[in-house]
Amino acid sequence: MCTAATYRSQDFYFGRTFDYEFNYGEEVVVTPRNYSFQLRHQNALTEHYAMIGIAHMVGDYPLYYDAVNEKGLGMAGLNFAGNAVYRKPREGRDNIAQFEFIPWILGQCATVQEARTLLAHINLVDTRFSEQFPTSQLHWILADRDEAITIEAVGEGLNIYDNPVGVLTNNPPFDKQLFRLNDYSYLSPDQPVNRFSEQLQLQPYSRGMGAMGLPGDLSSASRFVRVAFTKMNSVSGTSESESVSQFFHILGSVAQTRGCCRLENGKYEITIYTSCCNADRGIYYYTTYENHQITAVDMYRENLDGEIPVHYPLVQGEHILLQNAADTTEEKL
Ligand SMILES: C[C@H](CCC(=O)NCCS(=O)(=O)O)[C@H]1CC[C@H]2[C@@H]3[C@H](O)C[C@@H]4C[C@H](O)CC[C@]4(C)[C@H]3C[C@H](O)[C@]12C
Repeated sequence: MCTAATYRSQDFYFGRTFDYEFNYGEEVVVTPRNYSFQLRHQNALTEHYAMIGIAHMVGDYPLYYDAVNEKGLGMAGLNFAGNAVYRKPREGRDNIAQFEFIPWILGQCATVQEARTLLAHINLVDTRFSEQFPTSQLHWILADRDEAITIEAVGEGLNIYDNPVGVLTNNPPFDKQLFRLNDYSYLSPDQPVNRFSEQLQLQPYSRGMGAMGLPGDLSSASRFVRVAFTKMNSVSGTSESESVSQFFHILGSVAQTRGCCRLENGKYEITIYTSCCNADRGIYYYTTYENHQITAVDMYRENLDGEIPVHYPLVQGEHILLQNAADTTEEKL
């Protein structure tokens, strides 16, 4: 399971949790404008917008899971198992393999509105990157500071939904996720008033009772409601540190702890990384399951006119500040 979300304070933020039972050795990758993205069915993308995100590198080719480009447009792929349907290449269309979709859009579009034009011509195809990798069954959230959409390639074609909550999880399809929010319209950050019966003296006996009924389980449908409620009611200061901190709290509401989601193979799904990218400033912040210290990579500290992606392995291991250490140098615990 994974969850993606957008957030706006002074700047625009875009991020996700990456929940899975194993990792592919993903890294933070900055792809500069002149890296030549070789495409299977189209001409290579040679000059494009620079982007930063998390990808699995195969040689110098970044297989992006999520990224933000230099124009502040963000895109993330999340599992859509059993529902994603990709087609065979077709004459007269832009035939884009699933693993090329993020660079295809982020390389060329500055806004969601511009992406809508490209999406009208696209045919997402099932061409595999290599024998080593299965074709991932994904759906995507695409967002800028003004709007978000969800893109789902299904049996009947490409569905593009307006995403007014700026949130995406996994199954079921997005229209059903959104509709289910109707069931929770009574939830509130305020204390409830007694509407049960005038004949009874009912009173809140704890803070937070306005959100009683907010689903707490780890299913993607429940995470959708939970993160939507958390995000839509979120209040933060506008500084960078307040916004980033708040964003990690929003996604923290759906974090997966090892042991709580056991799979048939006996493994556990956990939140491998959580990201928050300041889309306006090109700074990609992340934490990992075992490293709660926020680490950042700033796209603008790289040569964005270069030709080769620059990649940074995720920093792992907790960094604990021993507050009463004998001297000011960091003492490892
Ligand atoms: C498994 C990841 C999605 C995580 C997620 O949504 N988990 C929820 C699981 S579930 O619903 O609860 O079952 C997806 C997101 C991006 C995917 C990767 C990217 O699409 C890039 C390449 C694409 C290649 O085709 C396959 C390898 C791969 C490197 C993909 C592996 C895997 O499918 C990833 C890493």
